[in-house]
Amino acid sequence: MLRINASGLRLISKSLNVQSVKAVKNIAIDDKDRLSKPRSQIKGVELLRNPSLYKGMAFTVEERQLLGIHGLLPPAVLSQQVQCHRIMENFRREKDDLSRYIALTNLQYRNEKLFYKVLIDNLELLMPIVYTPTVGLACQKYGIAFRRSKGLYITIHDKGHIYDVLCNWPESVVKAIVVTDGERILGLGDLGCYGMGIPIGKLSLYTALAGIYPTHCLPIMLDVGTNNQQLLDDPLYIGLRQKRVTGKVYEEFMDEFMDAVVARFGYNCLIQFEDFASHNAYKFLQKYQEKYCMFNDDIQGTAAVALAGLMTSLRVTGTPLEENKILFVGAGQAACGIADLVALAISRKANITFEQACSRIYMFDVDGLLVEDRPEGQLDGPKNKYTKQSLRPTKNLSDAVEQIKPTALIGATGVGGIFTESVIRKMGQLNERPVIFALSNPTHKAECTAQQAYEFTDGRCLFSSGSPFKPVELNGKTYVPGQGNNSYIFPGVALATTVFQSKHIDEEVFLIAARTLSEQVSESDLVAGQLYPPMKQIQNVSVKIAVEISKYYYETELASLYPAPYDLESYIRDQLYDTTYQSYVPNTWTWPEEHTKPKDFN
Ligand SMILES: NC(=O)C1=CN([C@@H]2O[C@H](COP(=O)(O)OP(=O)(O)OC[C@H]3O[C@@H](n4cnc5c(N)ncnc54)[C@H](OP(=O)(O)O)[C@@H]3O)[C@@H](O)[C@H]2O)C=CC1
Ligand SMILES: CC(=O)C(=O)O
Ligand SMILES: [Mg+2]
Repeated sequence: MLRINASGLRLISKSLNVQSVKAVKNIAIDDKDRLSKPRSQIKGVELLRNPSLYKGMAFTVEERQLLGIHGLLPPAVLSQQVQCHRIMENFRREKDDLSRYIALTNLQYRNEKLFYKVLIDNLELLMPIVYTPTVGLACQKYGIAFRRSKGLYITIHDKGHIYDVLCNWPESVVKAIVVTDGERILGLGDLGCYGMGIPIGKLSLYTALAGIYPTHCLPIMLDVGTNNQQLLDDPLYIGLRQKRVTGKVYEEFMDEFMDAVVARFGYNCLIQFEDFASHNAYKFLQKYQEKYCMFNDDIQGTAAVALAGLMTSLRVTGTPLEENKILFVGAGQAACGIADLVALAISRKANITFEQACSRIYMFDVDGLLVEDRPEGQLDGPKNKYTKQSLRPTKNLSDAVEQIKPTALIGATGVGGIFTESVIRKMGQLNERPVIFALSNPTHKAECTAQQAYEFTDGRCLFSSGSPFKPVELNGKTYVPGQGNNSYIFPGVALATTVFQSKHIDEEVFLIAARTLSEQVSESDLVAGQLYPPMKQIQNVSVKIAVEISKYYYETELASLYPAPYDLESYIRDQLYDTTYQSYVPNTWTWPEEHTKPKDFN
């Protein structure tokens, strides 16, 4: 018998122009039909199709017998190590990064433990594929890259039935969601439903960088349409073929989504907002921050990683934070998020008001320097507080640098190459050790390359970028650029929040994360010019960040896990996902006498 759930029927009704929602409810499937089987009961070919249980040729002979998969795999039994070797051999044979992304995604959908083992063991090589920059390319080409659905797609037509759609997700324990509506994917603009690559990529890092179980993570695309005409005309487009729904209907949809998550997964299910357009990002953060367990990664995660980079750079420049002059290029969610956290840090450190701290921060947007006599409407929103009276208006960045004489230049524009040679050279003339961050993603949107930053400052700048750049050789010296990306922050924040079940995530959490991250940079990292710990230490860094945040959660009674563990760090470490395969053979199991174990098999 054909069975359709409520949201499915509503969608069909919509497309047929039938508005019979009453009928929809009558044939909605029972809740019990939606529940997935306990993992221990999954056997046979179903097991081979379950990525969180699948081990490929690493299933032992005993397991193959017990689980009813004997004969469904080639006879050899391979170790996970050999499997990793095969994956990497194949990876190296792929002809371009998009093919590498597709190969890794296929592995993730097939064998989750192997995917994470390979990713963690080869982080420096593979992170640029599953994350920025390649994930950006994959989102642009998602119609081609798409292989199999992962996560949930909730559309504006599901309004009124979002809880039902969430109930279709087979895992009942979901601790973290990354959600986007695809309107501002990296610096690539509105990619609509193709933006699903971002929540999937971010959650892959939850597991790889912070050991959060993949089964506890849920990527969600909220498809309210797209205003990207190229996508609407793309025959491979996977989303709703309509313009974005905005205004009251969109906001009601978002409110319903937040409540439905709480109803389905509990009030401390973490919801990470990702790559919403600036106006919505701020609006939802203000509206939901105190009501739900949520944060906005582009505003708050980015703020913490950039503040950490600044704090680290001060160890080289010797200038106290409050004595720096910081010029932001771009005045959107990333820039304002950073500026607000930096101002908070300055006000705390120098014991001055937040407003006084804002006077050290300058902004330059698409219409030039933020000065008071700009036309009405150009200074609205969170950037408004960084407007200055005493400066001359200019649309020329070099001129702005000349006027302000900043010690630090931070780009978050999504405009590749906006830090021209003359801008960078000027920073080098004004400062012995200029701080230059080109935070925009993916790589071709970076405000300058690492090579340009080091070359035009004779190797003196303290540089970091949102997407990775290779080390730069200059006059016999090697400079290792840091990756100023929120991926240093959100995994640790999510780890503390999910393990200790925090009710909310406030600004203090991001100050703690920034300080802890900066403290993880060793003197030898600094000598090489690195403002962040090396990528290979990142799991450890996430745990350290989580420990410090969890102390705060207990001090402020935000944690819900009581009694508090005596040793927070070892408690966290005990919760981490392990990529080694588990045995499916019960300890008590022995080969039946009539089927003694074949001698040739281990
Ligand atoms: N490294 C990291 O961890 C992160 C990096 N980012 C990156 O930051 C970039 C910006 O993201 P986000 O803040 O969300 O985007 P927004 O759209 O919110 O902000 C972009 C800002 O850049 C300004 N801008 C656009 N063109 C120019 C120009 N030619 N000159 C000066 N300013 C300009 C815009 O001006 P106006 O306001 O006038 O339109 C706006 O203020 C993206 O590339 C994103 O990938 C984002 C989050 C994290
Ligand atoms: C890194 C990130 O979150 C962004 O570029 O949007
Ligand atoms: Mg983002």
